[in-house]
Amino acid sequence: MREAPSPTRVPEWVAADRANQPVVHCENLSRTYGSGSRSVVAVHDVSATIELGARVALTGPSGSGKTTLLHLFAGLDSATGGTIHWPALGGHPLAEPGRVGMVFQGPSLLPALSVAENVALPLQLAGASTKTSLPAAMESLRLLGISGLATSLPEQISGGQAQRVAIARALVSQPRLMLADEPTGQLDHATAALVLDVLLQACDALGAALVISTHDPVISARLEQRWTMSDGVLLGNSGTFGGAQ
Ligand SMILES: Nc1ncnc2c1ncn2[C@@H]1O[C@H](COP(=O)(O)OP(=O)(O)OP(=O)(O)O)[C@@H](O)[C@H]1O
Repeated sequence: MREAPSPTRVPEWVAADRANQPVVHCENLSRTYGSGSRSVVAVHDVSATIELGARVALTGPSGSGKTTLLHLFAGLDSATGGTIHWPALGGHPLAEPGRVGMVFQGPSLLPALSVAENVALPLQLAGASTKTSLPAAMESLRLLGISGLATSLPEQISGGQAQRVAIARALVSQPRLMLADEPTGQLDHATAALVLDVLLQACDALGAALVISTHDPVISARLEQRWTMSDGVLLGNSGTFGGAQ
């Protein structure tokens, strides 16, 4: 029988931090790969603000720039044009490690580490001890309904389970900006709905912004804002995408 996800506890610092602060703000953001005649403009002239509490679905055809934009929002990639900053994160994600949670497209677990160790990793990289990071990892696995996988190695679990572990890892440090690149692409409809429930519930409790890239209309219909990318351009009026708090 499927293990039911448990309700998220609201951390104490959240209540004081619920204002509609911009978590990421960019102006005329661009990312071009390569140079000269072989260059590819993956993101072109994107201006937008995402506030704490926002719920955004990022849609668009394959190759339209969704992954590139998410990586720019995460601070994992550098823009080749325009500006980006993270007002609610001390200016840049690295100023407060762990305040951005990222679920990558495709497998991203370290094969030599157990599921629980993979989930604890972001906390340990930010300086937490095993004594505090492993219980937090277990709590995060419990939220996703997969605490029974804690001691498994990535090679022993299914692709869908691995995706849920990746989501548990992204939630473990209680991010204020949660970015998920097609997090439900490998999941059946029931599991996809459950995973989205957990993401929404966790981001509600954390007061975090959530941006999900998805090709699934059922997923995007459940988010308040829908952005569409086409050839690197964010269609419609760029602007503020905030949470209703
Ligand atoms: N590292 C890279 N080097 C060169 N070109 C790249 C690189 N990463 C992405 N691109 C190109 O940038 C464009 C946007 O790619 P991106 O992965 O952001 O699109 P996407 O909308 O996320 O696609 P998908 O839905 O298939 O994941 C594509 O033309 C892609 O080939």
